[in-house]
Amino acid sequence: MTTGAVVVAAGSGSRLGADRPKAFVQLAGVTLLEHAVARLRDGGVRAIVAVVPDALVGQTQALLGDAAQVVAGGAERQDSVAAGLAALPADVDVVLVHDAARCLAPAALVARVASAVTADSPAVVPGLPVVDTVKEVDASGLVVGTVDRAPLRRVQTPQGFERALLERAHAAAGDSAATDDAALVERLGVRVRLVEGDPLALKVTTAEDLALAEWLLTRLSP
Ligand SMILES: Nc1ccn([C@@H]2O[C@H](COP(=O)(O)OP(=O)(O)OP(=O)(O)O)[C@@H](O)[C@H]2O)c(=O)n1
Ligand SMILES: C[C@](O)(CO)[C@H](O)COP(=O)(O)O
Repeated sequence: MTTGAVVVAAGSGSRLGADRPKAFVQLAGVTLLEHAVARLRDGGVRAIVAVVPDALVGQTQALLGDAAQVVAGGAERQDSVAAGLAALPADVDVVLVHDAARCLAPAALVARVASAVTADSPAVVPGLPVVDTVKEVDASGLVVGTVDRAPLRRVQTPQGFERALLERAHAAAGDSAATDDAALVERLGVRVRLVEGDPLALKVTTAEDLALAEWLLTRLSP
C-alpha cells in the first residue's frame, strides 16, 4: 500500500477573520499549513498534495519545497479535495484527506487512521465522544427534546480511504455538497469505520481556537 495525503488549505477562514487565508496564519512563526504537513510527514506520509487559493500556489510551493506538491483549490471544500485527489501520484492507493485547519493533528493519529484502512474497512474517520448534553431546538429557540448522545461522535480529520472508493464517492457526489468526505462514501452505501480521535486535532475555526492551539503548541514543545 502507498499512502498519500490531500491537505485542504484553500478556504478563506471567514470565521477567523484574519488578514490572510486561514491556513497561512502563523502559530509560533509557522503557518497552519506547514504544521499540518510536518505532522503528516512525521506520521509516515510522503506523497502530499496541498490545495491552496489559486493566487498562492507559487509562493506556497516555494514555502513547502519538496514536502508537498501544491495545486489550486475550488469554491467549496469538496472542490478542493477533488482537485488534490486528481493531483496525487498514480501509485497512491490509500488517501488521507486532512484539513490544514487541524494543524496540530499528531503523527500518531495520522498513523492510526492510515493503518486502519483495509479492504474490510476502506473508509476510516477519527472521532471523539460528545461530552455535553445535546438539545434539539426549534427556530424560536425553544427546546424540542434531548438527544441521546451515547452513539454520537465529533468527527475530525485526517480521514482515510481506499483511493478508488474516494474517487467514486466524489464522482457520484457531483454538485451535492457534504461537510466531510466520509459522508460522500456513506451515500454509496459503504460503511465507514470510526477510530479514536485526538483532542489535539481540533479545528482552528475562530480566534479563540487559534489562541488555544497556540497555547497547546507551547505546552507540547520541549
Ligand atoms: N473552498 C475551500 C473551503 C475550505 N477549505 C479547507 O477546508 C478546511 C476546513 O474548512 P474550514 O475550517 O471551515 O475553513 P474555511 O472554509 O476557510 O472557514 P470559514 O467557513 O470560516 O470561512 C480548511 O483547512 C480549509 O482551508 C478548502 O480547502 N477549500
Ligand atoms: C471535515 C471536517 O473537519 C470534519 O469535522 C469538517 O466537516 C469541516 O468543517 P466545515 O466547517 O464544515 O468546513
